Amino acid sequence: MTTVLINGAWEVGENAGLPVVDPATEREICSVPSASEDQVRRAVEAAAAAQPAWAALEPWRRADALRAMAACLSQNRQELAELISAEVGKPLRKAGEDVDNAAVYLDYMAQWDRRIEGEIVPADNRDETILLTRVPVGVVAAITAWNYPLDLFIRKAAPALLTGNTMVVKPTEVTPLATIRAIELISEQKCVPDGVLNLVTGGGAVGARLCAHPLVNMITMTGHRDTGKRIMAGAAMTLARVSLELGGSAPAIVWKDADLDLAADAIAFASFENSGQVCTSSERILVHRDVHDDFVERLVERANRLKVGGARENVDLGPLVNRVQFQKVSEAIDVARAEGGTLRCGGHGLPSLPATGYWVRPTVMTDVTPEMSIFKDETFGPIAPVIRIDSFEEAIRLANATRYGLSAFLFSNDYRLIMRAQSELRFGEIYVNRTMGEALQGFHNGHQESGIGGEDGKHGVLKYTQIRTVYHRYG
Ligand SMILES: NC(=O)c1ccc[n+]([C@@H]2O[C@H](COP(=O)([O-])OP(=O)(O)OC[C@H]3O[C@@H](n4cnc5c(N)ncnc54)[C@H](O)[C@@H]3O)[C@@H](O)[C@H]2O)c1
Repeated sequence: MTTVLINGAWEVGENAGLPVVDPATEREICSVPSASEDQVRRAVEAAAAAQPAWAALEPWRRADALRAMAACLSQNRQELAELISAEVGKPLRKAGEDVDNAAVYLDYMAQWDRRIEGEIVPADNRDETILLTRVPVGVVAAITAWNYPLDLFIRKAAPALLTGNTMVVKPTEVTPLATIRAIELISEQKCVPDGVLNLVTGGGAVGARLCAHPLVNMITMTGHRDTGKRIMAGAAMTLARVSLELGGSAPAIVWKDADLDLAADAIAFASFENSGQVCTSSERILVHRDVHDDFVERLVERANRLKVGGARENVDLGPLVNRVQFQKVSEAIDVARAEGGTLRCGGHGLPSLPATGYWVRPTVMTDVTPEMSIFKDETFGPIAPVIRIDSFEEAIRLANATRYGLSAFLFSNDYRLIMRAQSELRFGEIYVNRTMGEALQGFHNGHQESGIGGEDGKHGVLKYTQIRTVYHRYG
């Protein structure tokens, strides 16, 4: 199996393979060989060699390359969706949406070709202009997580390539197949010149080797907070810039005047979609005492309505991605119950769930307190822990009682409280009276320990550029 792409040529990874497992059946789909140290080195060198010519192309030509990549994904939608569905365990319908989103993302980023602007600033000397222009960063290492594998790869590749950078991608070892196949299709169709987009496969050790290469100018990574910290510590040695999209533990405040049906719909989606394996998932539901019981009833009703099952069935949710994740989420539920939480619906190991596979039903837990582990840690599973609150001050205080800072939700119609929350919640993304889901033109960025940098929109493009100042004396 060739899974390493260096300068347009496919190679077999020289090190031992890592298994990719179907989480619905626990069966191994295949084993993906890891790139050796030498292969990682050559991939970075290929990206560095290809970068000047790629950057010298007119921006509209690079935009055309992105559009060709989009077409490539769309034309192979079914095949890519099946791979995503098999490796992540998500329903085929949703995996198809992931492919569509990736293609739309490429099209959106292609539109930035004529929009990246420089500046002219007044000079101190006569007959001189000062130009601030934007140039590429150089070689970008892209490291992805497993929950939306294709989208996370494209979210990095589209703006990086558009702005004249070249790239070495190291997809997650848990769900690498759709990314490998997408890059294979892109290279077969010659969407970009050789060396512009390179691929190395493997686990964290391969990622670490890639990040440490001195020719890597920027590392863009999506993953766990602890991995982000390790990458950042390593980057101190090469001074590569970093963009880290890390975890979250989003609070969702349901105030007493909220539209409870709207809040229950929104939170059911934000807590359970992709089996809770979304960085913006609502993981701490802070509900005003007056509406607590009413809200919980509505949330439980929605949780019970969700169908869990295999990719080809007409279901809403699949299994969790792997055994590690399954054990972590199952333990979070068990510990929360032992600490005094009340299981209102869902759970793991239920008779209604298949005996093999990593199944957890959408779970609502009440009587949760800020002292419990489920309040403190990112669970990344289909669990909605509900905490009773008495005042808006308490809601804000508990919402902010985390080192994460990715997303937060508020359900209320009180204008003053909404404005207060917008200024007092310490998160990069705040959803008011709606569920999660970012716009292409927004900026998905984690505050505090949820990351550095961010993706999408103008700011997500510009981070792949650096400013060059030209003092031009013409007198
Ligand atoms: N903020 C976001 O946009 C966003 C989106 C999706 C997922 N996430 C977060 O990702 C996490 C789940 O993903 P995961 O389990 O794949 O994360 P992870 O940190 O375990 O792995 C992410 C990637 O980092 C690589 N890696 C591991 N150690 C490395 C090292 N020392 N150097 C370089 N690379 C290394 C892995 O091989 C993988 O490709 C959750 O915390 C989730 O919240 C964040």
